[in-house]
Amino acid sequence: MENLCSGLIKQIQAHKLSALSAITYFKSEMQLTVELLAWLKAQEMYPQFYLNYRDEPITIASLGKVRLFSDEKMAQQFVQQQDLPLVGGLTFSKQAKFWLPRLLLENIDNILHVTIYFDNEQDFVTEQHACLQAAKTLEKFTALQSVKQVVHKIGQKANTEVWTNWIEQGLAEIKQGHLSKVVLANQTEFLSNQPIDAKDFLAESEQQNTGCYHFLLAEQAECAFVGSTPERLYTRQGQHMQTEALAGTATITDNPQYNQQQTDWLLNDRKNDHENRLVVQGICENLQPYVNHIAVCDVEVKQLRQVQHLRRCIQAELKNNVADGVCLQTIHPSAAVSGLPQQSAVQFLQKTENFDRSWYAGTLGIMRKLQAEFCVAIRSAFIEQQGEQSKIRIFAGAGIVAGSVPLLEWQEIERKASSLLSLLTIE
Ligand SMILES: C=C(O[C@@H]1C=C(C(=O)O)C=C[C@H]1O)C(=O)O
Ligand SMILES: [Mg+2]
Repeated sequence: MENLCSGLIKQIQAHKLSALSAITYFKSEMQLTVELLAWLKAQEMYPQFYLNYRDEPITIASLGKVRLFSDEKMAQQFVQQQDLPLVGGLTFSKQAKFWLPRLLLENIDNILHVTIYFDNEQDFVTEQHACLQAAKTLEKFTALQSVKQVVHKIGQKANTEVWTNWIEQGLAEIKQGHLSKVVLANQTEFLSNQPIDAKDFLAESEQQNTGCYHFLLAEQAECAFVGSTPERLYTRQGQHMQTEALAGTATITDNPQYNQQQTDWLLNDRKNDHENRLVVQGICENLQPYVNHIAVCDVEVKQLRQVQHLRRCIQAELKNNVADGVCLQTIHPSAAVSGLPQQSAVQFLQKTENFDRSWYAGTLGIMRKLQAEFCVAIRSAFIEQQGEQSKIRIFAGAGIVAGSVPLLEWQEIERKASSLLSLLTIE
């Protein structure tokens, strides 16, 4: 690590102002396994971003920002022109936030790649100082600790009565033919007796919630958005894109026999199949104008720690000029987290749910010229520091279709919330 750090410092010090490119970068790599969450835990530079991929041995973490984009089309243009990566995403309500980090760490197959970005269009001395500071962060790690904090519930946006009422309103819209699906969610708040470190919490979740993407976004010290999601928004390699419809839920317990019964039931249940097919339909319809070819794979079951889901993978060949700006706009928010038709579903949620989803059910990921990876930020929570305590707001939602039963949907969101909640002790 020391070599890596001093190597980067030498590169930064040798850098002369360049009029040739807007951004200069300094790169170094080493065969090394590092705990990126332990590194992030030691840092005071923001924003902080972290993504541990679901299907590949890739984890990325970043600190700071050099350039910021609040429009995904501008972000895409920058990525294509500069051939540089941007991290970030879109909130549920499609507010884009993408940035070129000051420092990007990528763990790919146990090789650590470090890149520091220098903005040639900013004050030279300030940039040089910021880059040197960034290099020095590689010297600092703080050991991760297990989360033992006790929490107690302080509130929820919907109790079972309110929830039932929301669902009945949704079912009425479905019956009248205004909607075919709407994904309602709840927010539950907890307070801890001692501060909970978001990185410790996410590290614990990585251990327990396998088969997921693990993400963290902290724009400042006091608040972090974290989660472990089973759902991919899409991945892109050049013009080849893979997305998926993940919807339809059954229970998982520690009884393998019962789990198998649930799997069999899930694969044959008409309501859950309908829930899933509506997501396929929404994604395919929206992508149609932008693809040369699109194919839907057979249904499969994705098993997690508390729940199992129906999944249909979707492969598409994007038209030549189509890139991430369009992909994000057309897929997000999919019918897995909003509903169908998309606009009416989102409007219904805005007037029904009594809270702001913010990053919950938004999308987070990384955009590059030839590659992109975005997850759907569900099974997520905000962790806010309030003196010696932490407030945790956990979100969970369920797709409502004809035939949905309010209390069963309630049990479904409780199970989904427990993927994060079970990491803590509830008093
Ligand atoms: C909305 C959430 O999950 C979504 C809803 C599902 C369902 O209703 O069956 C399944 C997976 C996700 O698409 C959530 O976890 O908050
Ligand atoms: Mg469901």
